Amino acid sequence: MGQYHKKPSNWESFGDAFQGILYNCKTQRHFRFHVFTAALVLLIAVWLRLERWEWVVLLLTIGSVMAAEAFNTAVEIAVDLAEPDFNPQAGLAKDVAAGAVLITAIIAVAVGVVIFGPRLAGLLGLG
Ligand SMILES: Nc1ncnc2c1ncn2[C@@H]1O[C@H](COP(=O)(O)OP(=O)(O)OP(=O)(O)O)[C@@H](O)[C@H]1O
Repeated sequence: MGQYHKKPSNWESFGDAFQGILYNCKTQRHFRFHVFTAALVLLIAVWLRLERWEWVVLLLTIGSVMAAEAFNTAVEIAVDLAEPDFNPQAGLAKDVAAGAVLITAIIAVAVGVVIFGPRLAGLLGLG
């Protein structure tokens, strides 16, 4: 920890973390997209009365996507701070972080198909 910073209280640390989430919401369109999609999925989950284990999987999946997106933002900020100019290594670091988000998003789609697919097919008379 730098000399410029006094050790924050637990409440201050919580507030700082909340500010980080707010920063993502305000500045990152991908993060806003994930929030919107998560809200939609949760509404559909309530409507379809998911089972307890399905809720657990869904919440873990949503959390992993949002957390990966937040880490991606942190990597972008840190890389821009360390290397404001063009540098293939800086680009690679951002690409790898973005790839992590993509992995969680692909898994989220797969989880959605497994959980919602049979129910929606049943509702549409396809099951
Ligand atoms: N300093 C750099 N040097 C070389 N390439 C870079 C650099 N910064 C970014 N890039 C390349 O440009 C891409 C986009 O970077 P940028 O910082 O604009 O993120 P972004 O696409 O705006 O992300 P998001 O939309 O999630 O905010 C990176 O994935 C990387 O390939």
